[in-house]
Amino acid sequence: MSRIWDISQPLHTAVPVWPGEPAFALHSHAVIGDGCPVNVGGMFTPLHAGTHGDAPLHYANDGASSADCELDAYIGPCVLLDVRHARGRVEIADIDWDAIEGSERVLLRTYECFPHDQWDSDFTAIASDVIARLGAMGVRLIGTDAASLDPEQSKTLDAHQAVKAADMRILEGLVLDDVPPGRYELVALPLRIVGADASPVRAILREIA
Ligand SMILES: Nc1ccccc1C(=O)C[C@H](N)C(=O)O
Ligand SMILES: [Zn+2]
Ligand SMILES: [Zn+2]
Repeated sequence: MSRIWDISQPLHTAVPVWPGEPAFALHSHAVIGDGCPVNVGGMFTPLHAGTHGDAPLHYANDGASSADCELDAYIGPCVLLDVRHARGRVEIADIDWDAIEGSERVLLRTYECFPHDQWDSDFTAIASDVIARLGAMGVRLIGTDAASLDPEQSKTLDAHQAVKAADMRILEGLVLDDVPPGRYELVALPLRIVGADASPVRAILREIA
């Protein structure tokens, strides 16, 4: 059996969310007891909390929603790169371009230690020319352990726009602390939520035999 790394954040009430967004919540609608044979819960989640995939609808009004996204970008071979040396933003010079050659999915590790307990406003963004170059190389999915490809305060979302131009897909909020850089099989499927601009994913990396 090949090893599986779970690279998803646990979803719970304290999962960090974008400033101003409501907290994730799990509700209990029924509990096992007299006359009730089951526990039944429900949940609320901001769509960009935790480990999630942005749908094209997030950055374009005519973009596909999570229900309409084709799934092939979210499953298949990928390469994980360590870019912890990047400062502020991942730039062209921070990337080992030879390591990416031929890979359709690229995940970038920016954190020394993923901030599970508080929102980090100073996460490491990705320069839009990095996205454009990945797109030109045939990369179809970019993933990061940061909360977003663009800086928290960005109003232009340049990296998201470069993703749109190259018709790539995005994973954000991955937990990559325990995974050595290298090549893996990625599985991270968005839920089929009609009209959603993003969706939680259960993201895993599988060791390639
Ligand atoms: N400004 C926000 C306010 C609330 C919720 C999300 C955002 C985002 O910007 C999301 C980010 N672009 C993302 O793709 O994760
Ligand atoms: Zn997002
Ligand atoms: Zn995003």
